[in-house]
This record gives sequence, structure tokens and C-alpha cells, in this order.
Amino acid sequence: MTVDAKPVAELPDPRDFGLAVVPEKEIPAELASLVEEVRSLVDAVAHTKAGAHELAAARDAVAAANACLQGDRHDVGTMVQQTWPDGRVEYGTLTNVVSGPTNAAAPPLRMEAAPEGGLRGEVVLNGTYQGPPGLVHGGWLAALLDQALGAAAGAEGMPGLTADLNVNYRNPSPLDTPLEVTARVTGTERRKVFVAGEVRHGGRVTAEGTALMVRMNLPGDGGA
Ligand SMILES: CCCCCCCCCCCC(=O)SCCNC(=O)CCNC(=O)[C@H](O)C(C)(C)COP(=O)(O)OP(=O)(O)OC[C@H]1O[C@@H](n2cnc3c(N)ncnc32)[C@H](O)[C@@H]1OP(=O)(O)O
Repeated sequence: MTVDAKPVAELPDPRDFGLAVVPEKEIPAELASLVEEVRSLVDAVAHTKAGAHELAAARDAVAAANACLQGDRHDVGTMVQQTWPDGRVEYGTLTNVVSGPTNAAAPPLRMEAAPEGGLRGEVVLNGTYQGPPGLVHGGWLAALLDQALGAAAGAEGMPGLTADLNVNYRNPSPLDTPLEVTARVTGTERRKVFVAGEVRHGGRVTAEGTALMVRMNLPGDGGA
């Protein structure tokens, strides 16, 4: 198998597929800080031992905030455009549940080019992502890997959908501490893109994944 990557400059523009695009730098700072606050709120609600009075006051405050935000919405499928310092342009789904910058349910995971090739990122999952006591839920580890593996294929100019994902859980992944996520393309065959990646805690692999991504059919591909 060979890795036959397209230059990143040839990445498709989501607008050509009828999708709206929001440049990340145009996301209001107030929205970014609201998302942070809500992430913290979800964790606080999940773990609170507050009494009835505080709970009722918090519910009313949240209900008021909720009412405040029930106006204009971005369409489902809206993409976010990130431009990296090296000029590389990358698209992702605005509300992607793993990496979406406006999704308070996303940890979020941000990936960047790794010196050794592929991508790497660091993420801290709070108690909202708990499975076994004190540990990250295995489904969320699979989600982190799925996202990172898809992003690795996208970064090589081969965005696609996951056809097959395999995860091996090697060691426990603790909450509230940095986890490193790495991913790279290992081969291609026609539209099939083979990818592999790991989650590490303190340098030790806690989960490893491999996936088959099937590359999107792009104009000029001739269906190959
Ligand atoms: C810039 C943005 C960055 C973007 C960065 C974005 C990161 C996003 C990461 C999140 C990823 C997700 O969650 S994706 C969401 C979860 N996945 C999905 O919803 C996908 C659902 N499945 C599908 O839509 C479809 O099955 C596809 C697209 C995967 C494949 O359908 P298709 O396009 O018709 O392709 P098809 O001809 O069937 O198959 C092409 C080749 O792949 C093989 N193949 C297909 N499926 C499988 C399979 N499960 N296991 C083995 N092999 C398979 C076929 O045998 C064939 O091989 P050969 O004949 O060539 O040998």
C-alpha cells in the first residue's frame, strides 16, 4: 500500500457542496466564553450537592439564558474554517461533538501537525465524560480516535467517512488530566484510506485505534 496524498490546497470547499462556512476568527469571543461556561456548568450540574434553594435559583438562571438564545441559529451542517499560522486551511463541522468550537458537549479536541508526521492533539475530559469511576467512558475514547483518524485523512487531502473503526483499550484513561491523541495515514487503496492512532496518558498508550475511511468522491476523481 502507498500513501498517495493530494496537496492540502486541493481540499474541497464546503461551499461547493451547499454548506455554509463560518471562519473561526468570526466566532464572537462572547460565544467562545459562553461555550466554556456551559461546559463547566454541565460538569457542575452533574456533580452538585447544592440544596433545593440553590438548585431552583440555578434552574431559573439557566432557563433565562436558554430563552435568550432561542433566536437565529446556524443551519445543521454549517462548517467552520480554520486558518493555521502556516496558511493551511481546514474545515470541520461547527458543532462536531468531539471538536466543534461552539459545541459545549465537545471536550473539545484540537489536532495539529505532529513533527513526526500525522496529527497530534491534547485534550482534558472532565467528569461529564465519565464511564467507570474516575475514568473516561470507552465510547468517548472511540469518538476521540474516530475524529482524530478522520482529521488525519482530511489533513492529507483525503476527507471521508469512517467505514470501519477498531479500538483496543490497553490501559485506563483518567478524567481531568491531559490525554495526548495522535493519528496518521498508514496507506491508501483507491478511495480507501487506512489510518491509525493512539490515546496516551503520561506517555503510556491507553487506547489505540485503526480505521478505514472511504474518501469523498471529489470532482475530477473519476470515481476512482
Ligand atoms: C476537510 C474536512 C476534514 C474533515 C475531518 C472530519 C473528521 C470527521 C471524523 C468523524 C468521522 C465520522 O464520524 S463519520 C460518521 C460515521 N460513518 C458513517 O456514517 C458512514 C456510513 N457509511 C457510508 O456512508 C458508506 O458505507 C461509505 C461512505 C463509508 C462507503 O460507501 P460508498 O461511498 O458507496 O463506497 P463503496 O463503493 O461501498 O466502498 C468503497 C471501498 O470501500 C470498501 N468498504 C466500504 N465499506 C467498508 C467497510 N465497512 N469495511 C471494509 N471495506 C469497506 C469497499 O469494499 C470499497 O473497496 P474497493 O472496492 O475499492 O476495494
